[in-house]
Amino acid sequence: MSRSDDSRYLRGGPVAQRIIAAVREDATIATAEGFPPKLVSITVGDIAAVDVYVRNQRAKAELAGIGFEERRFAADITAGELEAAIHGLNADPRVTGIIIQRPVPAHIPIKTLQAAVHPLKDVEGMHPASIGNIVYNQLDLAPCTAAASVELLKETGLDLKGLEVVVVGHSEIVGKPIAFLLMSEGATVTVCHHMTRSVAAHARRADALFVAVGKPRLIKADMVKPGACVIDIGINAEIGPDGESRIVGDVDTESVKEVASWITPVPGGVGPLTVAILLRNTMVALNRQRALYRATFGVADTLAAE
Ligand SMILES: NC(=O)C1=CN([C@@H]2O[C@H](COP(=O)(O)OP(=O)(O)OC[C@H]3O[C@@H](n4cnc5c(N)ncnc54)[C@H](OP(=O)(O)O)[C@@H]3O)[C@@H](O)[C@H]2O)C=CC1
Ligand SMILES: Nc1nc(=O)c2c([nH]1)NC[C@@H]1CN(c3ccc(C(=O)N[C@@H](CCC(=O)O)C(=O)O)cc3)C=[N+]21
Repeated sequence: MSRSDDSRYLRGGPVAQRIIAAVREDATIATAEGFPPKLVSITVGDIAAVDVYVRNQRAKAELAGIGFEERRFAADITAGELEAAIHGLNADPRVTGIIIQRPVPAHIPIKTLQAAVHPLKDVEGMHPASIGNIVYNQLDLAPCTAAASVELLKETGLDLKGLEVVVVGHSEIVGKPIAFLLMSEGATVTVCHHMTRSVAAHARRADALFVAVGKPRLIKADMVKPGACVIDIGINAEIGPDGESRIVGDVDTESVKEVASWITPVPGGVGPLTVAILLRNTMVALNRQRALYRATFGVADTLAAE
């Protein structure tokens, strides 16, 4: 069966298109009202998975009517210089969203950078004050990949209440937020990581299996429950049989799709939806900034009109 007509593939593209169309409407109105959204991406060094992401951010931001600028820094930049650059973006009213691409070189403390982004411009929800929201079930701006992964599970129509879900990988940007989002939806969540005694034993019990590790073909068919939904979040660059560079996930898709009822392809699964949700988050952040303007200056406007 060819990829395009295999209904087991849970594709991100159609959902992403719907979201981007809605974002475009919001962005057009905001721009007409004098609040043009503008996203700035900060990249430090050269990482293949980041390059793919930034390329797609630029393309989809343009489609959505959101300004986009990439600031690229050399891998030997100091943490202080980066923080200063972020403070500059915080203070610039033309910049309405900031995303720091991960990973950053080992000498840069990523948490310090994420905490330097003003929470109102934090379009990924990675500031400590923002990430706490998902613990409190406030889900309107969540880390993009986690939100994209959960949204694709919902596309299956499965009832998340009481669903047995296993998440493999517990990074703060993907695995942990997925677990919190799913708990908010009523799922029963098990989180595995490199110290888990048998990932396979847990994975085989899952009605829905999320994999975010960064290891090609980590999940094989014998680790998947028949009929399960498998969400493959990995984005790994490798050289294919034709000698060309290609992107593969963390799941051995060819074998797993014979066992699973749904599987997200890589490319074409979680990735495109992640980009769309980043743009949606950019509008959520912009609207919060507008609310602050209204709260601060709105009364004076009324007085001036009297
Ligand atoms: N599609 C998308 O939109 C996105 C894709 N990605 C991709 O997802 C993957 C994961 O990204 P990210 O979470 O940032 O990566 P990290 O490297 O930060 O985290 C990887 C996680 O996998 C765990 N792990 C490592 N080895 C094993 C193992 N053998 N069995 C079980 N768990 C293991 C690690 O556990 P421990 O910490 O205990 O070692 C860690 O929690 C990458 O391929 C990345 O490119 C990332 C973001 C967005
Ligand atoms: N702070 C931060 N947040 C992230 O979410 C983050 C990050 N850093 N660093 C890098 C990884 C990787 N990542 C991707 C997202 C989308 C695609 C994507 O659009 N993929 C498409 C296109 C593939 C292609 O064009 O070849 C697809 O899978 O179909 C890829 C990779 C986000 N990440």
